[in-house]
Amino acid sequence: MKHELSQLGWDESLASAYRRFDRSDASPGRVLRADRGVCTVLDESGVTRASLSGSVLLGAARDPAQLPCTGDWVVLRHWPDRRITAEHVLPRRTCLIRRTSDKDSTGQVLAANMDTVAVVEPIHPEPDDARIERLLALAWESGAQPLLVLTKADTTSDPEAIREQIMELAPGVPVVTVSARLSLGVEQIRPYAGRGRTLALLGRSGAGKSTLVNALAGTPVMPVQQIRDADGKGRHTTTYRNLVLIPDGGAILDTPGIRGVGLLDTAEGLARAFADITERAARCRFDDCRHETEPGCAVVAAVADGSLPPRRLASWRKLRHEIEVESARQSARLAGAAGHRRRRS
Ligand SMILES: Nc1nc2c(ncn2[C@@H]2O[C@H](COP(=O)(O)OP(=O)(O)OP(=O)(O)O)[C@@H](O)[C@H]2O)c(=O)[nH]1
Ligand SMILES: [Zn+2]
Repeated sequence: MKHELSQLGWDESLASAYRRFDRSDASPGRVLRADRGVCTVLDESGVTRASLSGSVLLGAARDPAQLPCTGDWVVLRHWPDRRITAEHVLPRRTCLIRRTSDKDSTGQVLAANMDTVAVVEPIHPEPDDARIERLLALAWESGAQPLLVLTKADTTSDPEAIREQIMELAPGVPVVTVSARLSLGVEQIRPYAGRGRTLALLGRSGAGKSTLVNALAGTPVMPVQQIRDADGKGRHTTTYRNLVLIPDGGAILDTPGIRGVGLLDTAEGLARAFADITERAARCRFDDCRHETEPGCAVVAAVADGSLPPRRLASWRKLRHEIEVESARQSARLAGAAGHRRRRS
């Protein structure tokens, strides 16, 4: 079976990044699923399983973010004994990183090279404003274009009214309502997973992500694939893939890992997710205004004159606090590591 990688977003710039690794026993492919030490990769000749090369493992030992993850473009090497290894990860354009509270972890890359990150939130039970705001900040932080999808629109009599309220939480982000059950609105999402494009879904368990994937992909999501095993014998499996190909379209990335809520650790995503506050902050008297009790604060003034909902400022403060705590913890960790090295030398 011949696969067209361009359907998955392979383009001139990826081809030029690949060129320096190109050789007769190499091929480019996209990671459909990454497991410990092995990844499932689609290349032009189909789906294969590749183990990680020594240099990939070495790089990952220094920085876990270098491990291949779902959505990565990798360089495969086909060995004479039919082994296949993933030798390099091509530079990522966008990525979602999970910061864990784990002491030594610098963050794990959960998904890469998505064009759009959709925050998926059900209309019923009532959408959780704080979760939407946090996930949108993570979506902005990834570098991809955010989208907000309100699911289960059939469970309420006036989804449009809810959409309008929620739009306030998502400045600059398209907000769509869908009902997979009634097949309403699903077509608005299709272009985001059109040819060459990758859409990632971010949302809590039960938000309706799988239902949406099935609605877009039709069933079966992917035909049973021939897996070329390490021993070279073909074998049929239907392993669950995290990157799902859309017939006549691109791909949807729905990995269990990115479903949960991660920690924010940079101010960049926050600033973009709260563009309504960022814009006003530019007019505060002090550059480093915290929008608390400073004189000449344009943000507090906007709350006072009713043009900014007070809960937006409250959510912004809460998330900023989280980022400050996290970055203080990271600097303490770095300082600790440096001290440790000094003692050893
Ligand atoms: N009424 C209604 N129910 C829906 C709709 N979409 C999904 N559901 C239901 O919501 C429940 C959760 O949907 P899933 O698609 O499994 O949610 P998920 O986000 O994939 O959840 P996890 O797999 O746990 O992450 C299921 O019982 C679905 O049938 C919808 O449009 N309308
Ligand atoms: Zn201010």
